[in-house]
Parts: sequence; structure tokens; C-alpha cells
Amino acid sequence: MAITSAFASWPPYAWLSLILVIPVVTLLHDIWVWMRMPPGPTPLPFVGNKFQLPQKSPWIQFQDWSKKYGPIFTIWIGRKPTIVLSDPVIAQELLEKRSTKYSSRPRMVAMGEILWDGASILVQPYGKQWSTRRKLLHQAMTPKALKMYKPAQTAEASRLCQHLLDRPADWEKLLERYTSSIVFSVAYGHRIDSLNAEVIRDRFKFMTYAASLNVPGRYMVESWPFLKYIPDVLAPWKADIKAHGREEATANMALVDVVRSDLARARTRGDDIPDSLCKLLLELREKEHIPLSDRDFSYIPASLFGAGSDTTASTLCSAFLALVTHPDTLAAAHAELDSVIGPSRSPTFDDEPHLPYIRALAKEVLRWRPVAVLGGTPHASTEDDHYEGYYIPSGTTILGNSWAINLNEEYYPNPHHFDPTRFLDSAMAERAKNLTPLSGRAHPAKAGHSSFGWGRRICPGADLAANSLFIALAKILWAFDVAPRKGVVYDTFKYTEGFNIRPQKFECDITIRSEAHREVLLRDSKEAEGVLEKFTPFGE
Ligand code: HEM
Repeated sequence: MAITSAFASWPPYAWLSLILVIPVVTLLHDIWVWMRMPPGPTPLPFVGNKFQLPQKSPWIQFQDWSKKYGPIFTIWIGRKPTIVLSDPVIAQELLEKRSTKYSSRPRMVAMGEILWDGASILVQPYGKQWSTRRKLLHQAMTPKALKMYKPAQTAEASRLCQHLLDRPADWEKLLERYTSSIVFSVAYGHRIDSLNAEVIRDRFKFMTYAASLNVPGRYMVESWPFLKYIPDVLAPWKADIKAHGREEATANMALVDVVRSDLARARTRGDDIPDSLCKLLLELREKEHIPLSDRDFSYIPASLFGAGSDTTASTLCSAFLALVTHPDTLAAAHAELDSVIGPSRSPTFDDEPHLPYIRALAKEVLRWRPVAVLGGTPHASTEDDHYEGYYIPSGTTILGNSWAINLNEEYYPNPHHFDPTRFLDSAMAERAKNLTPLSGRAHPAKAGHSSFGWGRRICPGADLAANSLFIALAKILWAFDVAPRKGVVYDTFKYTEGFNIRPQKFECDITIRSEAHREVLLRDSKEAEGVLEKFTPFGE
């Protein structure tokens, strides 16, 4: 009471000074931080670089800025600093060597906290909750588990070729069906025969809604997180997000129930169901305590679709664009496949060690047009740090600009030229010996590119994705000519916008290479039916 009356007795000039002091102190604090952080385009007070950020393809502007400000620079989104990395060595030094400090995610209140209530691994902060989920996910991605998925991946790749034979003009949708079916088989032991399957339509609906929440400036709660505690009746926007969250959670739990019933039925019959992440987790849960509610548990297999289907399909779309714009690579791939495999059978995973050019081609696509163009979900730091004399405060968002990193000519001379030979074992070994700047230094990552991210948050599905890419490309290239269509002008920079990118729609000619190849494909697709029989499809 005494304090209130003391304030009330303040003269107007004292009030005015107080109102001015708060923003001035805040601004001085921001300037102090800004001066010590890596350089970058000059921000405006309180709004940061908002007016300099491009509406489209920010990765290209970021690459230009890296040439002006250096391979580590800062941009400000409002009062929040974001560091953008454009060199693989710096990305490795911060995100991998100092991973205890750089493995969190920036707070995404509307999407991560209100919609998903902290259940999704993709945006979860670094800590116990995240590591519990990550360990469970890893159990389904061990080398042994990956081997178990190969027959289904091979069968799906044969089915993809059969579909391309029948409906070549639909190639993009056919690639999407292929990757969706693999992800659903791995997650739940059920295949996808059509993109019109209800589960797929649901997944796309959930993903579109989640992405719509993540538009900068759309929700004040991102700047003022305390607003998430306003009761739902007073905040219809929040009630709406929560209703969508409940719908998604119900759908995720229903998918787990499908596998639970599959298991129960198989036990009564005395047979088995296909191995899947969900089956493995349910069996584990019977043996040991998993500290997750049913709802949180259901988000683990569900996360696979959002993270793994579109990314793999988009990479295959980029491969088609690379093939039609670089015909010499198609010729080189055909030469290898003809000499190692011949026309009387199609390639399998057993042939992988003998198909170095196809393996290299899959890697070069990941480098040439990285689908997760800004490194996927950003990292965030959880401790203050210093790097090369610069200050990086705790809570900084870190973006690995995969576009700038993978197309950095210090590591990849003539970077926009699609050239699989960069990834032949001999070329990689040679580069590792000759560290000559500006003529191809060795990239520090074992894979030779950074398209799967870094450190503790590195993509857990990378090997599964690499297998899906290899077997699809090996079989498609073995069977078909993928050629430019007469009169079409191709632009290798014409890509979609967004979190994950893919080439904008284009047409090309996909034709079977010979009658012998066609016969083999027909035989393969019969065999594939036998393998996929166990993976009953989700219906339309
Ligand atoms: C070509 C295909 C793929 C690409 C390019 C890709 C790329 C990425 C990238 C860049 C990240 C962020 C890494 C980081 O924060 O440093 C990521 C995260 C993730 N990916 Fe993938 N991914 C692909 C396929 C898959 C597949 C097939 C799965 C699952 C089966 C998957 C599951 C995940 C998950 C669960 C995360 C989040 C990990 C975490 O936050 O701890 N991805 N991916």
C-alpha cells in the first residue's frame, strides 16, 4: 500500500523518465550484445532485420550475405539473434564438437507447446524428454533393423518401376507414394497403395496446419510466451490450436491401436506381423517401463512421416531434374549398370558395393539440391559461448544454411554442376589428402555433405533414407531413360518455397530401355507382391 501511494505521488516527469528508461536500457543491452556477436546486416532497434529478410528463398540471400559478412554471421528477428553458418567446418565445430551447448531447438510456442504439447521430437528442447524419445527411435534404426526393412524397400522400388512403366507422366506422385509406403511400413508395418488413403490425407492435413502456425509474426505468443497461460475461454485462437492438437493426437493413438490389434491377432493365430518401429516399441513397453503417456508414445512412430516421406521424395525429384539437365550422368549410370548387372535381372542391395557410381549419384543429389535447405529444424544454444572472438549468447537460434554449405566452392569447385564423381571413394580419398583451398578441400563430414544435419540432432533416419534413395535410383536408372522433353527449358534453380524444397513441376520423358528390361520389371513386380502381402494396406 505504502509502495503504491509512493508511486502515485510521483510527478509526471518521473513517470515519463521511467517509460523512457525501460526501452533505452533494453536498446543499450541489445547494442552491447550485437557489437559482440558475429557481424551481419545492421539491424533496426526492436525489429531487427525484419525489413531486409527476403520473402522468398532466404537461403540464397543468406548465401550472398555469407560472402559479404563471412561464413558465420548474425541476423536479428525482432530482438532475437540468429546465427547463420555457411561453412561445414564451422558447423562441425559448433554443432558437433560443442554439441552439449548447441543441441536444443528454438522455442516454438504455438506449434511445439500448444499444438503438440511437447510431444514431438522434431522441435523438442534438448534434455531428458528429448533423449528418451531419441533413444527409442534409434532402436528402430540400428544396422540390424535397417537390414530387416530392405526386402520391403526393394519390393516397393520394383513396384515404383512398374508404376512408372504404366503412368510415366505421374512420376512425381509415384515417387511420393513410394516414400510414403516405406515410411508407413517402417513405422507401422502397413503399406500405402494410394496417396488417397485416409491416413495420408490426414497426415498432409496435420502437416499443413502445423506449418501454418510457424509463420513469423502470426501469433503474439511467440514474442510473449506468457500468453499461452490465458484461459482457453478468453483465447479462442489457443482453443482452436488445442482442438487441432487433440485431433492429431487421436489419429496418432489410433495408428498405435492398429498395430496393438495386429499383434494381439497374430498371437492368437500363433504367427507374426511385419517388424516395425511401433511393434518394437509396443513389445519393449511390455518388458520395461517407458516413461511416456499413450499420447506421447504415439508421436514417436508418427514423427517418421513428417520427417521422412516428403524429404526422400523431394530428393528423388531433384535426381530427375539432375538427370534431364546432365545427360552425361545418365549415360555413365547406364554404363555401370549394364556392365555390372546386365539386362536379365534388376539391381538389388547385394549389388550396392559393386555400383560405386550409383552410390555416388545418390550422394551428389543430396549435396546438389539439399531438400532441408536451411538445415531442417534450427538448432538453439543453451549456454553462453565464444567462438573466434565472437560472443554467442544462450538462446541464440543457429541455422546451418545447407544451400551455402553444400554449394560452397571451397569444397566443391563448380558447385552447381551435378557431378557424381565427386563422391567416388577414390575422389574423396584424394580430396582428404590435398587440402588446397579453392580447389576442393575435404568436407569434414564422413558422408561428404551436410544434408542430414549435425551432432546430436543429426537426422536419425539418414541411413534408412540413403537406402530408399539407392534402391529406387538403381532400379529406375537400370530400367529407364529419363530424358529432357523436346522444347522444355529446364531451370535448375526453379524450386518451391518452404521448409523443405523440391523442383517446381516439370515434365520429362521416362521410357523403358528395352523389351528385356520390361520383362524383368514385370517379373520383379510379381515377386514384390509376395513380399508386400504381409504389409496390409491402409485403405482409402
Ligand atoms: C533424404 C531424406 C532426409 C533428409 C535430407 C533429412 C534431413 C534431416 C535434417 C537436416 C534434420 C535436422 C538435423 C539437425 O537438426 O541437425 C532431420 C531431422 C530428423 N529426421 Fe530426417 N531427413 C531425411 C529422411 C528422414 C527419414 C526417412 C526419417 C525417419 C524415418 C527422418 C527422421 C528425422 C527425425 C525424427 C528428425 C528429428 C531429430 C531430432 O530433432 O532429434 N528423416 N532430418
